This record gives sequence, C-alpha cells and structure tokens, in this order.
Amino acid sequence: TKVLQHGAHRVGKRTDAEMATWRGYGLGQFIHWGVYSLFGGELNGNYYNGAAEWIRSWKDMPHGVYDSAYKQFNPASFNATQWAKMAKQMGVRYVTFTTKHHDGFCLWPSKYTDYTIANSPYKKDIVKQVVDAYSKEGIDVYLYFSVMDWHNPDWRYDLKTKEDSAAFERFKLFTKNQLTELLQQYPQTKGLWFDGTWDNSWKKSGAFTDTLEQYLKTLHPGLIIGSRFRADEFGNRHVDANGVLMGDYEQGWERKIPKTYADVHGNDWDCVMTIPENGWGYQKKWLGHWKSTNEILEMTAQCVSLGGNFVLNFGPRADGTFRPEEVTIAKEAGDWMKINSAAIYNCEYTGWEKQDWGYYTKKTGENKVYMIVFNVPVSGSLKIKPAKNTLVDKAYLLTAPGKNLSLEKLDYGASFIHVSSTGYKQPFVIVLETKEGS
Ligand SMILES: C#C[C@@H]1N[C@@H](C)[C@@H](O)[C@H]1O
Repeated sequence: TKVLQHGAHRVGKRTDAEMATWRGYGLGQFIHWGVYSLFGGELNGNYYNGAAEWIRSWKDMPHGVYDSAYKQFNPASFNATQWAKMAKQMGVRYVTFTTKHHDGFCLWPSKYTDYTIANSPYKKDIVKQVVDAYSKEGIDVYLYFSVMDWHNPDWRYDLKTKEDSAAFERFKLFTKNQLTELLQQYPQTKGLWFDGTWDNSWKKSGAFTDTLEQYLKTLHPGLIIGSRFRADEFGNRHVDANGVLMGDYEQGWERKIPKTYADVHGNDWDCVMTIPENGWGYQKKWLGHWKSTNEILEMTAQCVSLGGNFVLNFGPRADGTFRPEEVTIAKEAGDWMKINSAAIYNCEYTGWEKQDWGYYTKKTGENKVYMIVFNVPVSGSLKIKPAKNTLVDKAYLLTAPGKNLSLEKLDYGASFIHVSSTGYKQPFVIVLETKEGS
C-alpha cells in the first residue's frame, strides 16, 4: 500500500450513532427542483433527449434564455409541508434536496452570488422551508450540492494555465463559503450529497477536498458525506490509490444496483434512482419506460437485502406540484410500507443463499429473517437455505403471525415453504424465526 496524505482516513464503516441511523433508513427520497423545472426538458416544442436538469447544456438552448429564466421562477403552489407529508406517507426516512444543481442557481439566499431564489419573483428561502417541513415530519434532511457550477465565471473544467489556477482558487473559496452558510443556516442538516465532482479541476484538488471535508465535519460534527466528494493526491475518486473508500458510504450507485454482496466491498452504500429511465428534474414527457410501484418496491428490497438503502427521485414541476404518477407511486409504496416496513427499516444483509422468489433481510440482533417474496413459482414451493448453524423454528406471513406455514425439510439443509401458487397482486413478507443449531 502507498502512504497517502489525502487518501481515506478510515478503513471500514463508521461506527457512530449518526451513521447507524443512516444505515437503517432503508428508503429515502431525492428531490430535484430548480430553474430547469421551468423547461421540463422542452424548448419551443422541441424535446431535449438528455436528462431534463441538464437542458442548459443542450445545443438548442441559448444560455441567455436559460440564465434569465429564473425571473419566471415563482412556485405559487409550493407547499413544503405537503411535500413532507407525502414523503412521510410514503415511508421515506431521509430526503436529499437540491440546494444548487450544475446550473448554479441557489434555492437559498446565498450571500456569495446574486443567482439565487432571493432575486426571483418568489424571493423566499426554499431550502429553509424544505429543511423545516421535513424535519418536522421526522424525516432527516441531506443537502445536494453541485460543485460544478456553470454560472460561476471562476468554474474550470481543467487547470491548464496560471489564469485557470487563479480563477479556481477563487472558486474553491466560493464553494467553501457556500457550504459554510448552508451548514450554519440549516443546522438540522444531517449530511451533504455532492455531485459535479468528476472534472480534472476537482480531481487535481485532492488536498483541498480533504481539508475541506475535515473542515465541514469539524463545523458540523456527525456530518455524513459520501464518496463522490473527495479525490486523493493522485486524482482517484471514490476509492483512493490503495482501493480504500474515501467517504462515509459508497455514493457511486446512481441508477444502478449492485448484483451481489461482493459488489459493495463491505461499505455502506445507497442507490439513487429515477422513476423514468433517466432524468432527475421535471420532464414534461417521460420518454421510455417508467417504473411501477412493484418495480420500485423490488429495488428497495434488493438494496436493503444487500446492506444498502434505496432513494427514489421525484422531480416536481416549476409550480411546486408533483405529477400524478409520482403521487400515485408515493401512495402505493407507502401503503405497502405501512404493512411491511419491518422487513425494510433497520434491516441488513443476511448472508443466506439468494433464491429466485425474492430477497432476505434481517434486523441486527433479532432471531428473525424476513423473506420479501416477489416471484412465487408455479409449484408454490419457496426454497430456503439458511446460513450455516442456523435453524428455522417456524415460518409465518408477517400479516398472519399466528398461522404457521408448512416447512418441508429437504437435503443439504434446505427446506420448502409451500404457499398458494397464484393470486398475488403485490410482494408479501414471510417471517422465519431462527435459532442457532445445525
Ligand atoms: C450526471 C448527473 C447528475 N447526478 C444525478 C444525481 C442528477 O443530479 C444528475 O443531473
């Protein structure tokens, strides 16, 4: 291993209470909202075929048109309490909210730029309303912050000249100042979700990213920052030159889910996911496939079964309303969570051999394993193969604890649980009570 000045400062998971809370969330919400929401991926009847929040980078979008659009940003229907209540009903336990996306528009009245909500017709501090409303509902708030800032003239993609470096020094101070004001003005914030950190300018600033992260954590003890923030002194991101994660959790699972436990390398992690195939900000047209509630529940179960959390993105319209599909998904997912969240909240990887019917989860220190069943075979026989030295005492539906299901022992320590082979409209949970033994 190399001796690194600005590599990971910790090997393995954080062991403090704040990170234990994060580890147990299970289900979260992401919200992308900003000037890009005014366009919804469309300009003059033409649709941008990229992610809607990147529309400023579209060749058909004149920068002047985009950069003056904030003068129309006036979300008359915005009601942070309604947003938070919808999220509460869905059963999410943390939310990540865009304070500033790549376009540089600040949804809080930053002192360090005029390109903020304070200078829009709406004027009021949106970040504060969101932080207060979600915190009031008992949902922890994390603030999304894009380092890359297309609006700031000192932003650089790379540092090639002395002028680049002088500009980027100003930009790094601007970034530190904005992050300081976010943590000081919104102290309920539990963490920062960084984005826009992939360019050479940032990769060449490893020492700065290390110092800045330590500064932020001193300013805000317990702060949680993922692996998308830092670079080591060789420009490595997420993992340093020794392959050790630089961050409190692996933050690379964007629109993808690990296939096996080996893929997560023993780290904490979460997956952030869009409902349509791509696109985080409001899109007038959802192009291609968009996910059903059952698909979203399966992704949630899959993430929790591999020791992570699942975070679903919502892209409100510029007026502050959600599209009907998003409202329906939040309601349906919430209805399922109301009955089955025991198998999601504070649950983790079991180490049991994965079976085709679905996913195992378990709570730390509980002699129970949860089976979240998505695919009942035509035989109606669900095979289970407990981990070594684990016996299954009994099995029952989470919704019918008094009625044991039949367990038929097979060879090699496996068993069948026989259930009806038809009639399921949504996933269901079977509880296995376990004990040590062989
Ligand atoms: C690329 C990219 C960004 N990362 C996602 C979380 C969205 O913010 C998208 O614009």
